[in-house]
Amino acid sequence: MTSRTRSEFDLIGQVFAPLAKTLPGAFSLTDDAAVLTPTAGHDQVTTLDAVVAGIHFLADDPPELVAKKAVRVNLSDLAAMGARPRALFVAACLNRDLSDAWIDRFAAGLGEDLAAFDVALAGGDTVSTPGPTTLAVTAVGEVARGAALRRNGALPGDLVVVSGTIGDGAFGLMAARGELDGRLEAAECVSLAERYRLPRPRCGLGQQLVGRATACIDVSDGLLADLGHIARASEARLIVERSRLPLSGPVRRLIAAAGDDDSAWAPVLSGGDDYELAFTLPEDRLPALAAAVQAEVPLTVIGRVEAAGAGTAGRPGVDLLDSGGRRLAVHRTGWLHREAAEEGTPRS
Ligand SMILES: Nc1ncnc2c1ncn2[C@@H]1O[C@H](COP(=O)(O)OP(=O)(O)O)[C@@H](O)[C@H]1O
Ligand SMILES: Cc1ncc(C[n+]2csc(CCOP(=O)(O)OP(=O)(O)O)c2C)c(N)n1
Ligand SMILES: [Mg+2]
Ligand SMILES: [Mg+2]
Ligand SMILES: [Mg+2]
Repeated sequence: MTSRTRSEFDLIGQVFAPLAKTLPGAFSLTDDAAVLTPTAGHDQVTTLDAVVAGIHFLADDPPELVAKKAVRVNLSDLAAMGARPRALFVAACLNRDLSDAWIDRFAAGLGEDLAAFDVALAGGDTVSTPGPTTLAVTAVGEVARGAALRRNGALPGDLVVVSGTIGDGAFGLMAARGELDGRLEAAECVSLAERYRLPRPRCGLGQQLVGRATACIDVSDGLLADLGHIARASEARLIVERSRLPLSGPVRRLIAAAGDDDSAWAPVLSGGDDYELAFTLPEDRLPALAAAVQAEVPLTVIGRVEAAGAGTAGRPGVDLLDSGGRRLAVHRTGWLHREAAEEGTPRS
C-alpha cells in the first residue's frame, strides 16, 4: 500500500525543480525539454545507463546512495570517453510503494552529487511503477572536438593500465549482503560495501587521458569482459598479468584466505562494479599522466598490447597470465544481462 502523498507534478515542482536551478536552459523543469548550448570547439558526448533495484543496487540500500550510484555509473561512462560532465537527465521510475521520505532522501543524494561533480539537472521523467525502482540517467558531457576517447585505438607495444583497485565492487556486494561477516573485520566489511554502493567515477583522469590514451573503457561488467571490448574494437591482443592487478588490502587477504586459486580471483577478474578506467597508451606518455593525476587516483600497469596475430589464440582478445607467464584459463569474463529466467546471471 502506498504511503505517498505527492503527485508526479508535486515531485517535479517541489523535489526536482530546486535541483535544476543552476541551468537556465532547464527552465526550472516547467517546459517540455531543456535547451543546452554546447561550448564552442567541443563535441557533445551523451550516454545513458539505467540502474534497477535488485539488479544494480539492493532494494534496501540508502536512497541517497541509490541516487549517487545512478549518477556515478553514468559519469564513469563520460570519463571513459574523456568528457567533462555538464548535464544530467533523470528518469525516476519509482516503485509505487516507496514513501515520501524515500524520495526526499533520493533527491538529497542527487543534489549532493550534482554539486560534487559540478553538473546540472537538465530534465527527466517521473513515473510510478508496480515493478522494481529503476533510475535511467542520461549524462551529457563535452570534449574538445574530435578528441573523445574510443575503445578502438590500442596499438601493439602500448601499456595496459587500470586506475584504483579492482575487485572492491564485487567483494563489496558480498559484504553488503553480509556474506563476508567473519572473514573480515567489521570495519573492512563496511568500507568494501561502500565501494559497491558508491562508485568513484574517474572524471579527472578521463579528461587527462585525452590526447594520451589510445583506447579507454570503464570497468562496469568485469575487468576481463571490458578489456575484451578494447581488444576486439582495436583488433589487438591484451596480455594481462594477474599478479600485477591492483588490489585493496581486504581483497588481497580474502583471495589469500580462499587459497589464491581461480575461484578466489573470480570477483576481481569478472565481478564488475569497479567503475575504474582501463586504458592503453604508449609507455613514454605514462610518467606525465601519472604526475597529472597522482592526487586523484593511482595508476597500475597490468600488461601490454600485442598484435592480434601474435597471441596464443591468434585473434583479438585478452590473455591472462600467471606469475610464471603461463596462460590462465578464463571461465567467466563479466556480467551479462539475459532474458527472463536467466536474467542477471553472471556470464559463464
Ligand atoms: N537499447 C539500446 N539502444 C541503443 N543503444 C544502446 C542500447 N543499449 C546499449 N546501447 C549502446 O551500446 C553501447 C554499449 O553499451 P554498454 O555495454 O551498456 O556500455 P557501457 O558498459 O559503457 O554502459 C553504448 O554505446 C550504448 O549507448
Ligand atoms: C544487487 C546486485 N546484484 C548483482 C550486481 C552485479 N551486477 C549487476 S549489473 C552488473 C554490470 C554493470 O551493469 P550494466 O547494466 O551492464 O552496466 P553497463 O556495463 O551498461 O555500464 C553487475 C556487475 C549488482 N551490482 N547488484
Ligand atoms: Mg550501459
Ligand atoms: Mg556504463
Ligand atoms: Mg562503459
